[in-house]
Amino acid sequence: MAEKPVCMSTQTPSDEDIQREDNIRCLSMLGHFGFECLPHQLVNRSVQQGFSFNILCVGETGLGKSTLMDTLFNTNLKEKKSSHFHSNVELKIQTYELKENNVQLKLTVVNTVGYGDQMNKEASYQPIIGYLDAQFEAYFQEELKIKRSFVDYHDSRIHVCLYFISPTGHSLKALDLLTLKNIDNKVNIIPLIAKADTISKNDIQTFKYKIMNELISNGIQIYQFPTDDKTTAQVNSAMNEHLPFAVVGCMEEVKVGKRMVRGRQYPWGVLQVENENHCDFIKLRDMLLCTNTENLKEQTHTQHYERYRRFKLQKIGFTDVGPDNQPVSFRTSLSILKESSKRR
Ligand SMILES: Nc1nc2c(ncn2[C@@H]2O[C@H](COP(=O)(O)OP(=O)(O)OP(=O)(O)O)[C@@H](O)[C@H]2O)c(=O)[nH]1
Repeated sequence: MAEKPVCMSTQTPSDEDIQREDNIRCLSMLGHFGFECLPHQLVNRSVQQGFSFNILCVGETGLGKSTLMDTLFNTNLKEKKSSHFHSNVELKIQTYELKENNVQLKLTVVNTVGYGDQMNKEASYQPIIGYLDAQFEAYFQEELKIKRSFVDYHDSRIHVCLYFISPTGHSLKALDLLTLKNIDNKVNIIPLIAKADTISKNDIQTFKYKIMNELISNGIQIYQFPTDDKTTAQVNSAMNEHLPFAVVGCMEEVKVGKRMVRGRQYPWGVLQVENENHCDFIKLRDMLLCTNTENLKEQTHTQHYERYRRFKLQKIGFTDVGPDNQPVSFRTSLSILKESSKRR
């Protein structure tokens, strides 16, 4: 390994030290400590263990949810046609083991079947909330066990909700607003304009603008691509401006010039799915699978699950502070809890 001059410092620098930065002696390392290999250990372990990612697709019947999933993962995930003769929304959960080069991905796709087919709007969004909470609850119960087994635990918490908006060109429907309002504190939402090939380019821009205004005026929080990491800040902040993504799904290949491309053939030409001038499919795929997968998982754990866990523990009666507003230990919290349940 090459010897590099390093600035040796064992303490956190004070202001004075920083001022005297020019005077710090640079020493040449004779050997190497080896900790520069730490990232490789993480990479190797992650590749060996494989990755997992859970996607929830919410959208009215026939908006192209399954086709988009197939297009995203370039595989035929769809198994059999869903029946739509249900009085309630059903959730179809399918888990796939995918492999690209050496990387294994355990992908779970949860699809809403019959969403929007009900007269009663509550019947459309309640099963979605129920599912999201049930996955948090399963993880919470595992956490509470004395003997936990997170190594082989299948974490089914949803990392992202792709919300398919009907390409009306007008505005969001009442059901869209109602559902989004009820799930935005439980899951990361990425809104998509479905079947974007059915609206003109100009109309899409106006529609995107209207949707974003409606989301803001209704106080709905959608997932923002993070801009605090300088390696991805620029691309992520540009992508935030493109939301909601206008997507087109298609597995068929058509001939354009001398190349075969995935696209939809129309009498007036071909809409190419993987052409950024035609739709936002590439943007969605890059943001979801190349740039922000880990951030989506992290947000799920640190924000959405954390909120659920706090609510659950408070409901049971646990507290972090005593009656005098001072921090208390777990043991004290437990005795406060016992005392209050005795009094009841
Ligand atoms: N024009 C156009 N048609 C699409 C697009 N995506 C899918 N379709 C077509 O729309 C129809 C329904 O697509 P699906 O992917 O089955 O829709 P879905 O939302 O999964 O349907 P359900 O699971 O039954 O709710 C099929 O005929 C697709 O070929 C698209 O982006 N544009």
